[in-house]
Amino acid sequence: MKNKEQRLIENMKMISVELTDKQVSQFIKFYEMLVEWNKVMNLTGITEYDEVVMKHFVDSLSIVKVNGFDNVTSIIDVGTGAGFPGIPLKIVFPEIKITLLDSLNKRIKFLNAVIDELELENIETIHGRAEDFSKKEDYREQYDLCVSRAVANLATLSEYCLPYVKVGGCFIPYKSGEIDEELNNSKKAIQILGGKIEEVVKFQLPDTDIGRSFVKIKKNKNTAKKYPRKAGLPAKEPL
Ligand SMILES: C[S@@+](CC[C@H](N)C(=O)[O-])C[C@H]1O[C@@H](n2cnc3c(N)ncnc32)[C@H](O)[C@@H]1O
Repeated sequence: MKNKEQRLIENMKMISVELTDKQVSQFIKFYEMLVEWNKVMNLTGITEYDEVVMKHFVDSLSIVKVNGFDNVTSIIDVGTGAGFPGIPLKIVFPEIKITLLDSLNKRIKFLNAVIDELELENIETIHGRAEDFSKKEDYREQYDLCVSRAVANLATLSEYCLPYVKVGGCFIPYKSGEIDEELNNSKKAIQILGGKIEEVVKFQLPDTDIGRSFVKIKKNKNTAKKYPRKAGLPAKEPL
C-alpha cells in the first residue's frame, strides 16, 4: 500500500495539479484537523482518507480544468463550510488573495485554526451571511473570481455571489452533473444581476461516477444596488 503522501500526489496528478512537499504536508495537516475537529462539530460526512482526498481535495481543485488562474488575484468562497473549495485553492495558489465566508461561526473558528496551523497567508475569514457582506464597499465587486460548492440553487446562489465579482471577472459554481433544469431556472436571475453564462463544463472526478458541472458565468455589467435583496429573500423567492 502506498503511503498517504504518494496517494495524494497521484490523485492530484490526475487533474494535472503538481504538489510541492510543503503543499503535501499542508494537505495532510488539513486532513488531520478535519478528522479531529469533526469529532466535536459537524464539518463533513466524509472522514476516510482516500475519500476526503478525492471528494474534497481533488474535487475542490478540479476547477483548474475549467479556468486558468494566471490572471486571478482574488477569490471569494461563499458558504465555504469546512473550507471547500477555498482551502485547497489557497494551498495550491498561495499567491492569490482568498476570502472564506460562512454564516456558521463554529466553521469559521475551525478555519482560523487551520490557517494558523498551515501558516497560510493573504487569506481572510468572514463570519456572516453572503447577502450582507456584498453590500459593504470593501467587498462589493472586488473579486476576480467567486466560487461556491453545495450552498444553494443557482438562481439564489447567483444573487449571493455575483455582487462580489468585478466587472470582467467570473462566478463559477460547483454543481452536480445534471444541471439543465437548474440552468433554465436561473437564466433570468443571472442576467438581472449582470452576469452572462459563458459555458458549462462537465467533468467526471477521476475513478468515480461523480459528475460535476462547472457553470462559467462572466460578469459583464455592474450589479444594481438593490441586489442582493435582504437576507433570506434570495432563498425564499429566487429572482
Ligand atoms: C452544505 S455546506 C457546503 C460547505 C462547503 N462549500 C462544501 O462544499 O463542503 C453549505 C454551507 O453554506 C453556508 N451558507 C448557507 N447559506 C449561507 C448564506 N446565506 N451566507 C453564508 N453562508 C451560507 C452554511 O453555513 C454551510 O456551511
